[in-house]
Amino acid sequence: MGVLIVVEGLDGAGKRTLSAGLVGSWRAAGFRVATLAFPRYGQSVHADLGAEALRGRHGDTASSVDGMALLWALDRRDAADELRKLLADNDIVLLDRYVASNVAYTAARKHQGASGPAAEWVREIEFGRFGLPVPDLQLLLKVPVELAARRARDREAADVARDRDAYERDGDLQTRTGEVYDELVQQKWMSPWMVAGPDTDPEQLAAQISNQLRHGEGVTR
Ligand SMILES: Nc1ncnc2c1ncn2[C@@H]1O[C@H](COP(=O)(O)OP(=O)(O)O)[C@@H](O)[C@H]1O
Ligand SMILES: Cc1cn([C@H]2C[C@H](O)[C@@H](COP(=O)(O)OP(=O)(O)O)O2)c(=O)[nH]c1=O
Repeated sequence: MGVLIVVEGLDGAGKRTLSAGLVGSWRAAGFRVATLAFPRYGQSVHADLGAEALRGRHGDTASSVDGMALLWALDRRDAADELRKLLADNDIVLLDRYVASNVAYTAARKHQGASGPAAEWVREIEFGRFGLPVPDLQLLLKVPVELAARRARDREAADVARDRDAYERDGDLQTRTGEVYDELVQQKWMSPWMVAGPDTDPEQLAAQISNQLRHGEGVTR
């Protein structure tokens, strides 16, 4: 049974870049690694509807905080069997965003914290009702909001497929989302957490995590 590791953070933090670095380092070290990124655009109708809503389509869908959270949650529900199979067949399964993203953005949109009713609702729907696997380790890629926003803007300029959506254009939402993430780390929400900074070397971090896993630290299962 593999370990489930999640990379979390603001839009533009560098999650995709760091995830690719971690996966490359672990594979070079001989681990069997699988990876998934949520939302699963192009594979999940729920994810695609959510992305389209954040770009002004589907009426007032985007204005419903809970409706949006359900779309992202349903994407993960549909991926649950695949996720369990990946865990059975690999040493490490790395996820770029997972349930904590839904907690952080949903609570932040409602001006609540990580212990508020929205956070509890997302936890109950996704881990309780949908039975999604619980992460063994969550990694917060913590970068200043201004740097994440600059990276998201630069990426938009370089890659037409990654234009900024309504959440990414809302700086106050990103600030509040970062605050909820900090609370999730403090609470050790659902698993142990690690915090990585903007200049993290993926190779060093990969070695640190695999050493910890080898020694049974940071693993709840
Ligand atoms: N450590 C880094 N140093 C400099 N630029 C980075 C770094 N990590 C990511 N970037 C750049 O920042 C932008 C956003 O990174 P990305 O990995 O797509 O973020 P996310 O997946 O968190 O939204 C991309 O253009 C990427 O090339
Ligand atoms: C996965 C997920 C993302 N989100 C938010 C984070 C982002 O602002 C937005 C879209 O996800 P994101 O990872 O930013 O996709 P993109 O590749 O388009 O940058 O949805 C949630 O609110 N809940 C979730 O469960």
